[in-house]
Amino acid sequence: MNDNAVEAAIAAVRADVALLHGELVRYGLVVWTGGNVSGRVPGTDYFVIKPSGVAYDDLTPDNMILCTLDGEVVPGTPGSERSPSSDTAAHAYVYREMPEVGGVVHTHSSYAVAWAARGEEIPCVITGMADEFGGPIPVGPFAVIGDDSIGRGIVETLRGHRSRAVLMRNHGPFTIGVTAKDAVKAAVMCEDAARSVHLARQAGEVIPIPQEKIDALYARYQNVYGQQEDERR
Ligand SMILES: O=C(CO)[C@@H](O)[C@H](O)COP(=O)(O)O
Repeated sequence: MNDNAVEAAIAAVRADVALLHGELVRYGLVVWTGGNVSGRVPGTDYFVIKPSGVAYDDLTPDNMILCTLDGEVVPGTPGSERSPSSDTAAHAYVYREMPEVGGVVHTHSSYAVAWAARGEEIPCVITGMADEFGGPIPVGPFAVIGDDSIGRGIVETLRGHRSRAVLMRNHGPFTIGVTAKDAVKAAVMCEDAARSVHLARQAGEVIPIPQEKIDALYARYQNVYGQQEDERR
């Protein structure tokens, strides 16, 4: 891509990622400054992520932070005077290891965090999970924040897995998507599933869905549901 095209692509992802942070608030997936969204800049070795610890109300395209796939801030770019998200190394690791991933999201949404605190995967007992995740939502290993440990846990759990969400043990959900919006959708649907299955289990035994039905539901939802122009994985 020529320089103008790269600049335009970066500006588009900055605007998209800044706007998508508002969706985490709208769906009640974060409190205070918890959580983060990033988006890969297509056709480049860059991604955009939020600044660490900045209030959601104050996030704008210009204070998003442009990073290399090594997780380094690109100096002299808008927002580069601030520190990037605490999870930048994790997001960068996912982008390096999973080239099909265009967006990464992390939240502390309550019901998903409760499953993560127990280190228990969410069983696929509702058709909405079969549609969206094609099976259970798995648990990833306990990993401390700050280096690529969390990223390694995300990749080792989700590589080859249908789910776009992973519950990092004792921490919370991380999701991936073909775009940042797709990853935000996975975070919204992960919390919805975590809540519904939690409530069901409180009232009694949940009923597994036969694998062939899960497969059929997943295939229909991924390939038929919605409009033909919708993003497809
Ligand atoms: O999980 C943690 C802290 O334990 C972080 O992911 C926060 O939830 C968001 O941190 P920033 O993106 O604002 O640095």
